[in-house]
Amino acid sequence: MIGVFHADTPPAVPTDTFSLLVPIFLALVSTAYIVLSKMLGMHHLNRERQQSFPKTYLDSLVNTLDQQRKKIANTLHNYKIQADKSRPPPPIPTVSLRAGDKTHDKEYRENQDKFLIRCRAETGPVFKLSIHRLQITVVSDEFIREMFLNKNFSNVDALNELMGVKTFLHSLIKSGKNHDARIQNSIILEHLTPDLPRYLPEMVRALEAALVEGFGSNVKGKVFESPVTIIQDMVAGTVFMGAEVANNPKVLETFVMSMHDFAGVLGLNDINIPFWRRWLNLKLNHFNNPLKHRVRTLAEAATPVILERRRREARLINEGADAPQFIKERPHDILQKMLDRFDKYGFVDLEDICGHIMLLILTSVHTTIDASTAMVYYLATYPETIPILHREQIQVLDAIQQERQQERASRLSKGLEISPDLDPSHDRDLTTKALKRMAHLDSFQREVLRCRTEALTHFHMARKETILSNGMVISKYGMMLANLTSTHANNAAAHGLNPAKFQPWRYVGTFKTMTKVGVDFLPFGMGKHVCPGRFMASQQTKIVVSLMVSKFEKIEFQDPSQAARVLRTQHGNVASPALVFTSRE
Ligand code: HEM
Repeated sequence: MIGVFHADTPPAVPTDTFSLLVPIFLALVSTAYIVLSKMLGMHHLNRERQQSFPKTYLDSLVNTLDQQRKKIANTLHNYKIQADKSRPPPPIPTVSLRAGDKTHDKEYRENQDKFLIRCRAETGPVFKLSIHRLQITVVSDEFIREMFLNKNFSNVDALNELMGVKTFLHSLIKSGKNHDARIQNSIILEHLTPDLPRYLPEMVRALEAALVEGFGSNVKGKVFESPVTIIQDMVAGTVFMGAEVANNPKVLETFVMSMHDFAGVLGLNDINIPFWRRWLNLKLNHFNNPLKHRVRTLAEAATPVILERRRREARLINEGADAPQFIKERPHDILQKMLDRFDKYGFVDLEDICGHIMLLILTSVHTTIDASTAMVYYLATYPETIPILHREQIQVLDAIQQERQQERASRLSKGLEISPDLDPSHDRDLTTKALKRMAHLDSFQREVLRCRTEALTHFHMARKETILSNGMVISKYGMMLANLTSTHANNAAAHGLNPAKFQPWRYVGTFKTMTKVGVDFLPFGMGKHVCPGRFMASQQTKIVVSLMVSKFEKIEFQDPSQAARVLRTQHGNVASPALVFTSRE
């Protein structure tokens, strides 16, 4: 039966194919009618409008067709939902508990992949687990894409529900509290990523200085009890606040300690803290947020630097500097870019800007330190990778040096000047161009992230009751997790032979780079909220690994039995076992 539906009466559910086809047919007829009437109407157009026919009318026809196409798609979708509603939804199966276990935590922690392969085989791609003190729906394979792409499932809402993160973080800023304002994303995408090649020399300088200071320049079998503490000094960012501010020891300490404070408040270091307790921690700390104090330190350190920058600008204007010189002389760090766009982003004051920088630090510094440290542990576990990565680096730098020499010779032969960017002292610099050519390095990094990312990750919460494409229903506030074993470790179609094994060069010669996300590679998430900082993360971790393999001939575990603990992330696992370093001759 087809009816004219009243706004508040539910449409009757078509029960046969014919009734399903009728609305589609009607939509097609109405499209044809609109298209035809537009074409016929053309005969009455005046001369001027006839001349503009091609663009205006084609645009309008395309729009009309597009609207009708959407109507058809919606009609189909609504009928499908209505039709499906007449049948009870298939229940989401719960995975059986291992004999003697009360929850799935222990079995998961013992061997993440083995456990999830068992779950998938027992129940199919969507199943329920009793884990992390919650009843959680786990989605595998292509259902992971649905979880990321359906806007009813929200990662931020899940983290907020579990830990109250939003309220806590919002107490650090005064503007842009609406998550949809996406100020961090905009800053990263518009001002950070495009300028990465420009930031690179400063990053390399800072990372190298921290490495030499932390590890020493000529070490032979020297033990470092907690290498992560040195790596964290290497990674902390000059990019955000510029060298003048970031070199202030108080600021450096703020960068590193902020993450420590945050982890402390969240209770990330203790796996046994239940989520409701973390939530309470954050709610209580919202009023007395220790990070507020850190934000104030950043603002205090930035104030004299900003005043000096203003004075320098005034001097340049007085001296009659032209626009290109003025732009060239200005600092390019994120702090300056935020100051320049104060009104665009609706910032309130310097403390507010520093609050936003603190949010960038929280999302970027810890993740990058964590990934860089993991890469150093993989070098130690697979020592055969070190000479290969080192050889690649030398070959790439040799080739670039040769190209620059040829370029200089060519310019000289034409009687042209040699520009400063061809200065021979920079021939062997680690530049963006050089890093891009290191295909083995990129493959190594992608493989480390694939193999080490926790198998159950990316919490999402249903904002309202939502039906998956297999008809299963995720109820409102239902919690979900992605089963990455199904797409990372147990997915030969995407990763080739032996996907469960660490094979560092598996992506050499493919288009799958470290920053290329997809359902088969999810360390950075995917969809609307995919990590916008992954390009910077890739650049920073590449510098760290490049410096490591060029400075050290050997990186070894002091106690090799510790390796397994650090090769796979596990919620609450903050192990940083000792490493032994030996410099190159
Ligand atoms: C290896 C290092 C990093 C890893 C593994 C990582 C991972 C992630 C993940 C899993 C998400 C959530 C994605 C989703 O919900 O779909 C995310 C979001 C985000 N990341 Fe990263 N990240 C890293 C580095 C960085 C860096 C360096 C920055 C900043 C420069 C950054 C800024 C952000 C921001 C702002 C978001 C929120 C995006 C949104 O909600 O729209 N991340 N990151």
